[in-house]
Amino acid sequence: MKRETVPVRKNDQLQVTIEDLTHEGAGVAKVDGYTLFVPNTLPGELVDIKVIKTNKGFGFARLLEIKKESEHRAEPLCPIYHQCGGCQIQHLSYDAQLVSKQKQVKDVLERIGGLKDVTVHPTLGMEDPWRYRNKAQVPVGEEGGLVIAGFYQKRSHRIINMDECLIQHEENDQIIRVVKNIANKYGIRAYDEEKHRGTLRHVVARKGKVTNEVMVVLVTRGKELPNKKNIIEEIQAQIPNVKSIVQNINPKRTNVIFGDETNVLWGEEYIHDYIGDIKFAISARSFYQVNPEQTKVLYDKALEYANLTGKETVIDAYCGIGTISLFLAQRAKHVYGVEIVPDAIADAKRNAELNGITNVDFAVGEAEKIMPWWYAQGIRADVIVVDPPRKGCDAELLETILSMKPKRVVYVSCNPATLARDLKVLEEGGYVTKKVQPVDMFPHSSHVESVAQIVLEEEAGTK
Ligand SMILES: C[S@@+](CC[C@H](N)C(=O)[O-])C[C@H]1O[C@@H](n2cnc3c(N)ncnc32)[C@H](O)[C@@H]1O
Repeated sequence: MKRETVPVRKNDQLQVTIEDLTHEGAGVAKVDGYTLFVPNTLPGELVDIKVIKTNKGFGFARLLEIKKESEHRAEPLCPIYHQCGGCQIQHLSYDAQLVSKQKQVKDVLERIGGLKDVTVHPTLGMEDPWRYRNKAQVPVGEEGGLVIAGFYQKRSHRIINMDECLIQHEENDQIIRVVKNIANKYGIRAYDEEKHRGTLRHVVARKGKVTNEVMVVLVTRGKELPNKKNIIEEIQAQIPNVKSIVQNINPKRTNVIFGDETNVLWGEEYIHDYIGDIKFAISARSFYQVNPEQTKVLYDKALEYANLTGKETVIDAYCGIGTISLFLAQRAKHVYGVEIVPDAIADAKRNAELNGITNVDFAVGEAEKIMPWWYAQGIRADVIVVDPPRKGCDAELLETILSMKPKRVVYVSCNPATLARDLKVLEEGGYVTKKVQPVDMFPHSSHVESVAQIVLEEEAGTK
């Protein structure tokens, strides 16, 4: 039997050329066919590295010095980029990020899905790829007797104080600073996760970018919040557009941010925002897309790929709060949405009502169980839209699609690898993938979202 040998050892220093970028944003080098992952490097760069860990099939190395720099290397704008870990590819110019995401989707579709000829369009990016996030949630700690808030240092639970995050809306940064100052002024102690003592665990800030409404959530260990009245007055005075101040109580020893109990301290339970013409009510714990501008780009593309005339019955599987369903409902005869989280379906129904949209039905349950049940009830979809979590579609759900035989399937994916795996199943079942459009929902991170149009073989000649 052939023995696999690892050609490098821990602490070896060597010079390599970076050949590729992983989907997590690390450079890839090969030494005698052995793969080394080197963070903070870019394809084409000649670099000196030090090996820090070797496994059987691959290893990790640290960058020592760049000998020849990539023309696409950019100076990260964020001063804490290397400590934070929230962004992975700020050191790559934005144009090159978009090209790299397109290549990543194309490569994975070929490698995992065997889809050699499918058209993968250039990634749709943002004109201004900074300050795009509408929600911040930061842990609170103490340093030198003062309350701090920021992010966990990479691979640790040590909180690094942060004044601003350049992918975050400025106003959310402002809210975090204001709450820190108020906590220090009124002696509110930060939660200490080791001793399970103290009060303030997290601050969550949410902003409706179109409506300009703001929500401040204080996550505390217990019900008690000393100086509540002063805290409310100070937040109102310093954040004039605040519409909602909420306390969430999380008494558990856990990394999960929210507890089960949420109380409005002042103002409304919800703030509102729009994606396109559709209005959404957002509560402290509601899911809502963090980059609504690019969500509109993604869902417009999904709508274009659904190619609706107003006569179609559409199923939106994994529908969440019904964002895509409500988009589709404007152009379809009827939309059925299914989602596993009951609170999300409650939000979906509320949002349908808020917008006066009546041609939608939402069901709570596993899409792979509800869809065969709908099928048995005689419901036939002309178009099926799926937007599954990272693990992709359940096999049973793909089988139901193949039995229902919709004319078109629109697949919205946050993981090109599972997209490729599922497209292969659909292609083997008589469908053709016509086109795939990557959309950059999270600039400077390695995430890539795509939407694919898949049509029945006999429909493949049509739009
Ligand atoms: C990528 S999100 C889709 C978001 C949605 N398009 C929206 O705009 O809110 C995936 C959703 O699938 C849901 N989900 C996960 N497994 C599911 C299953 N087996 N059946 C139905 N929904 C599921 C998750 O709760 C999550 O809301």
